Amino acid sequence: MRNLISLADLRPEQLTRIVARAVEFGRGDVEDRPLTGRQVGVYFRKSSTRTRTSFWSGATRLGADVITFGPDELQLTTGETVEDTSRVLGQYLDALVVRTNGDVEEIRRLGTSPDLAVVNALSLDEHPTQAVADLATLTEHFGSLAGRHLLVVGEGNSSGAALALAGALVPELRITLLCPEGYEVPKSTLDLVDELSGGRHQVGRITDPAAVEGPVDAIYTSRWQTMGVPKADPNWLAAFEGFRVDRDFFDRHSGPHTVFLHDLPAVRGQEVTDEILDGGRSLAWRQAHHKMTAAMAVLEWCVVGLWD
Ligand SMILES: NC(=O)OP(=O)(O)O
Repeated sequence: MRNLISLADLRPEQLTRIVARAVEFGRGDVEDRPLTGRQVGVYFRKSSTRTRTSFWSGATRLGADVITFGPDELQLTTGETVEDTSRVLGQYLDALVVRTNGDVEEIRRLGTSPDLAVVNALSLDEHPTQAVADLATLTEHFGSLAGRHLLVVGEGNSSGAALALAGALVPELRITLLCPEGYEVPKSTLDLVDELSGGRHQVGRITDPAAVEGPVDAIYTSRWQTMGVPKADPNWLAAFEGFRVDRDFFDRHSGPHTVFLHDLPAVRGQEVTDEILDGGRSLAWRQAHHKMTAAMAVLEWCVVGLWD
């Protein structure tokens, strides 16, 4: 069993292979059902439309049986330790997909059983399977990530952090993180990008939309109020002025081939306009489909590991 808790744990070729496998699944290539006879648990402590359902659906398509746990359904809520929970669930399940209120380290403690593969389906600091879906969407569209330039605009949230870490493993992809001051991808994540790549990456950080070196190949945004977590500053919206992806923003930074991505859910009219999200350049809905193909690729890699 292998965990996928942070992209920082993967070797570059492992991420590349997982993404390629997600693209294959996107073509409908499921020749056999490699998880037949396997059991997958899906434990979400926070709301989810895409990730929870796509892991359930993807695991089922691969032949697994799935059990879901709501936020209060495990004895963790009554004080059983994370380690004891892992030890017990490892005797019943092959994989546990977890969305938590905590950070990556909490999920790591759940991943201590050698018999249980644990997948991070969103922690406060990283959303690794989202990045797999995002890279699969870009790979499918462009044929390759090499030489492409991805502009990630808005709050430096868990999706942005995962993409930054992906940039450490895929140095041929240029990623510009455009976040308002005070809402950037944490420095600790960017330090990790440097460390993982030995400084050989193309992940850059800017705070001024006028500093974007375009045209870029893809413009990616995300909800500014991630998971409904309130921001400390009641006037936080003022910091995001100029960061909405509307027609003007898109045209300013795009060429004829530029596409739009959004991890969803969207707050229409806030970080993106309807015209862009629903427009002909938007891959957001295909990206949502790749949530499921990414889930399938990740589960296959973690549980049966037919390839490395
Ligand atoms: N993008 C994403 O993680 O969506 P959900 O919160 O609906 O799972």
